[in-house]
Amino acid sequence: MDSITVLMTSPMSDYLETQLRDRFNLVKLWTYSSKTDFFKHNSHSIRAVVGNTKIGADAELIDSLPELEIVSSYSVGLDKIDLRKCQEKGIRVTNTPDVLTDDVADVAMGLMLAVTRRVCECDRFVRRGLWPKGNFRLTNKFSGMQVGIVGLDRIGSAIAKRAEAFGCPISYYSRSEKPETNYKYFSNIIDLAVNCQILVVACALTKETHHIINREVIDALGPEGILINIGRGSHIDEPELVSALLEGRLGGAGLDVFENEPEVPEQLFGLENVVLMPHVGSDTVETADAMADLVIKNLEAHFLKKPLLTPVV
Ligand SMILES: O=CC(=O)O
Repeated sequence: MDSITVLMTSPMSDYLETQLRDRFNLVKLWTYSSKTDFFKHNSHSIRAVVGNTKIGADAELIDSLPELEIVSSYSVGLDKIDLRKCQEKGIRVTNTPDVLTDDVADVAMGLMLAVTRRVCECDRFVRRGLWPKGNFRLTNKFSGMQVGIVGLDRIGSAIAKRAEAFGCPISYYSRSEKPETNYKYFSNIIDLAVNCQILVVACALTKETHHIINREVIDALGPEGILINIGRGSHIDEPELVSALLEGRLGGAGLDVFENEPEVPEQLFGLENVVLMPHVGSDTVETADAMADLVIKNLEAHFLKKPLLTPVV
């Protein structure tokens, strides 16, 4: 397959890069000095794009690659891909579901525990040599807290399962009720926020879920409530979140994702009730390799005219 040109849009994993280079003619977008330079040399040869959560395949990229047949995303999220355009042009799209579910759900649990039990603040307390001067103050019990989940698909369900093991009553909001679970369903996200202590955002980012966490939801969660986001930054109206935290209208937050990554609002840096992570939910060695393998297998299946493993379009 080394006559097939595949574009990687940004650095992802060394393993993926090596695997792609071994099989295809690999072109790396970030090695070009400008878009013009890149398009001048590659527009008519690229048949596949491997994108990720930073750079996927937007309308401009798709329209500039007339030979494009498939976008194989190194992510489960599809928000950086113009799916409608792919559909219109008959371009196939795949992603990496399932293999990263456990890791992302684990991070959600880590954030819940870190915020309620102040794990990062405790760490700073010890490192700063404050312990000999007095004990750390009491924190809040996580086990048994009411956990509300926004989006009960693969990742949301994995979070629910884990939180259940901590004795947490689970409720959720999603487009439709899931009759296969016993969790309490709310058809309105405000009602969910009013009725839980920790609200976890675990849905896909779409036009409908953009800023699904707005001022009203934050205020419904309230000054004792905790917001966890392992979805996408744009699920939350970030300036509203920052002012709620600064004004004490929200109890705390655990965030793995931000609206303008890698930029994080500096006002959050001084808040001890906030735990910040650099969008690493699925970033383990094991899962990175599994995601890379899935990207490669989808590309190979496509070019061998076999069924795709994880088709989206
Ligand atoms: O955020 C991670 C992903 O979409 O895979």
